[in-house]
Amino acid sequence: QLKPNYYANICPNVENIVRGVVQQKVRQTFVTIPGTLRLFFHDCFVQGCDASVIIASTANNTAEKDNPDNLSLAGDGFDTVIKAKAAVDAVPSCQNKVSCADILALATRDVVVQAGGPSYTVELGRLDGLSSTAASVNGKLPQPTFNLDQLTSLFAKNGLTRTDMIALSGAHTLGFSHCNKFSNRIYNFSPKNPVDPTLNKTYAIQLQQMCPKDVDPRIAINMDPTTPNTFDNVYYQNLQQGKGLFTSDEVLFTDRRSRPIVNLWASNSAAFRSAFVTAITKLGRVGVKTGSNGNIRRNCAVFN
Ligand code: HEM
Ligand SMILES: [Ca+2]
Ligand SMILES: [Ca+2]
Repeated sequence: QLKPNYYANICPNVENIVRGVVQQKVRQTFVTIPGTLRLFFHDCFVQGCDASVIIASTANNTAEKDNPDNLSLAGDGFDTVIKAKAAVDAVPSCQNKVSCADILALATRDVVVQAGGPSYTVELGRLDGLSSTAASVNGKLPQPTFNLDQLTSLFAKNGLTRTDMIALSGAHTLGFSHCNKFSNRIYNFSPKNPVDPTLNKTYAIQLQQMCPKDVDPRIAINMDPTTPNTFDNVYYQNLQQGKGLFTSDEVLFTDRRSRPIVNLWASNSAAFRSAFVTAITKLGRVGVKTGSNGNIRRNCAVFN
């Protein structure tokens, strides 16, 4: 059972320590923000929110982070957790008392706030997981080609509603994507339509210019073409204009079942922020480990 004041007697300053590290890292590199937010999502959807995604591969084990779906996770997300853990462990009373999973949950809240998003209370008390394999990731993460039913059913497996899914997709108001993740929409989309007809025509041409057919695979572009560095509801306004980058983004507007919520949040920022807080709090409860199912890792990247 998670609770907000879990560390009140053990490490009362943990929230300030994590926030300080996050703020310093964000000053060094902006990617800290989207990198950490996405890392939390990819952690929670595979074996629950247990920092399993942070484990490094060894000679005997290929870990989650080396599954193809995780190879594009930005290194700065991992680095944020490692640095915050070091700062927490530098305080004697806190040493080896705070889980990497909780540090990631706190850092995620802090990066959302740093980008101008809503603040919220983080529930704490997760333990770190005892396994991490690349194979366990298969089928657990959504693909950018997913339709509404595929998205809804994958989120439902994690106890999240369609509304939660639409709210969490709003995380694509920040951050970057590599060209190969959406190239199917701008080149040879279908025999009838070389370009995905749900894509805004001007935006499609811009995407083709930023991502030519022979583009360097390391090139990444902003997912929110309007306010790429701000956590806001412009993501939903983009969808209304055909500027959702992935099929899984644009479908939230093209499918009549989810469109009313997109329209509501496009015009009502407070309603989106409140739905996002509800949804990310529920995300943080997915598959939480307690008792002998977990422990507190000394090094977030290595099992004890
Ligand atoms: C709804 C289904 C989702 C799909 C299909 C999806 C897919 C993707 C893909 C393909 C990328 C680009 C990765 C790259 O090329 O580097 C991406 C980036 C990102 N996603 Fe998602 N995602 C989904 C939901 C979420 C959720 C729920 C969150 C967090 C709450 C999230 C947060 C992010 C962030 C912040 C980035 C930018 C990462 C960076 O700049 O380093 N996504 N997502
Ligand atoms: Ca996990
Ligand atoms: Ca934005």
